[in-house]
Amino acid sequence: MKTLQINASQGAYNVYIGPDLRFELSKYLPKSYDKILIITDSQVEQLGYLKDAEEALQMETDQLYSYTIAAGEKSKQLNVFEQLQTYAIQNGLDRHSLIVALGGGVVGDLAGFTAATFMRGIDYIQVPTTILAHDSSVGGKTGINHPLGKNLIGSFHAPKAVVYDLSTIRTLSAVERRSGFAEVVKHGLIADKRMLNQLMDEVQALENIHPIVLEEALYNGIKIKAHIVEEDEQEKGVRSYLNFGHTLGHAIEAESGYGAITHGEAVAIGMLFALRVSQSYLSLSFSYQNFKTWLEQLQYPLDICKDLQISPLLDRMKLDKKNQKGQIRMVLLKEVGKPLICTIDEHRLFTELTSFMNEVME
Ligand SMILES: NC(=O)c1ccc[n+]([C@@H]2O[C@H](COP(=O)([O-])OP(=O)(O)OC[C@H]3O[C@@H](n4cnc5c(N)ncnc54)[C@H](O)[C@@H]3O)[C@@H](O)[C@H]2O)c1
Ligand SMILES: O=C(O)C(=O)C[C@@H](O)[C@H](O)[C@H](O)COP(=O)(O)O
Ligand SMILES: [Zn+2]
Repeated sequence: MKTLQINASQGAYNVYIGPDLRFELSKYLPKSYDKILIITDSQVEQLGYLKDAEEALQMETDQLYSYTIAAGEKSKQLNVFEQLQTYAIQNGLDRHSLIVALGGGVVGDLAGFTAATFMRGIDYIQVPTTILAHDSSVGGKTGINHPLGKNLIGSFHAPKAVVYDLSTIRTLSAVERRSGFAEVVKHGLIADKRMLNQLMDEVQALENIHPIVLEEALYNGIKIKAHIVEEDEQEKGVRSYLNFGHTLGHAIEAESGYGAITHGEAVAIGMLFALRVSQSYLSLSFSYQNFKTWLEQLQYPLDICKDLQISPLLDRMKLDKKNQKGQIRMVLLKEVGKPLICTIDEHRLFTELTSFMNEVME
């Protein structure tokens, strides 16, 4: 097992990474709790991970509760958030209770936001079960979607621990492996050229990616994220680099209807677009074409672009949280590993997006 410590303003917490950690969850709690609420989703429950977590936590408390939301992005919304608050109130959770977020990024963001707001904030731990959640479980961004835009309601609330059981990712579907892998690639693009090159050389199909290559990439990705969020917890500066590919990615997710395309797949398209804009704004020399060919080989659904209109996408991009004074700001790359945040003129963005969409559909 590997352990990383992350310094956050609400206190340092550990990220534990290794096989079968869900069976010994109680070992990783920072202290004891009278009441524990596990929040998970229907798919994770069906796979037996909820039962495993319950068995592991039973010795901690005789007041162990669980709540299962419907699997998928659509659950990351206000009325499910309200149901969770109601369940917590009805079962007498208090400021000394713990919430356990058992699942992918949807459960992590929603359960984290429930913990952040219940009685103005209680403890929670992240128990990620997807590749994507190597990203979402770290750094304390919690929240839910609004019909008008992704994650527009939320808060920063650091977990008390992250317990990443790598054995759980073996049951992920191909589409979810692809989604999560996009955030791994993002970490390489923004911070580690060697990691990116290694992934582009060694990963030709996501079904048979070598477990050692994947686990090393997940560990590196978490280290990159940890380093950035320690420096800038509340996204006043460098944390926005973690948003590479998300300006268009989030617009695609909202515009196509939450859940129609996975977060990571939308981010992959967003990263491709950001690379293209980086070429024209910052003369990035990294090959857009090689990256596009690689994404196609890994079966990222670039063709979803044919169902989307430019103007509504641009309107969504205008609601991005990175924007300032009504101007769209995107994370671009000067080189691989050298991101910057740039204000992009709206008319030029329209032109770039139009030619990108046309070219991607060819
Ligand atoms: N807070 C952050 O910093 C941050 C970072 C990145 C992404 N996110 C958010 O994370 C969400 C995406 O996360 P996600 O991709 O994990 O989605 P998800 O939580 O919806 O999980 C994807 C699917 O995989 C299933 N699943 C979970 N674990 C499984 C397992 N071990 N085996 C088989 N199936 C499993 C789930 O039931 C779901 O159907 C988005 O809402 C995104 O905005 C947040
Ligand atoms: O942790 C961050 O900061 C990120 O930007 C990581 C992203 O991968 C993640 O999707 C995050 O939820 C996006 O945040 P948002 O503030 O753009 O909603
Ligand atoms: Zn993301």
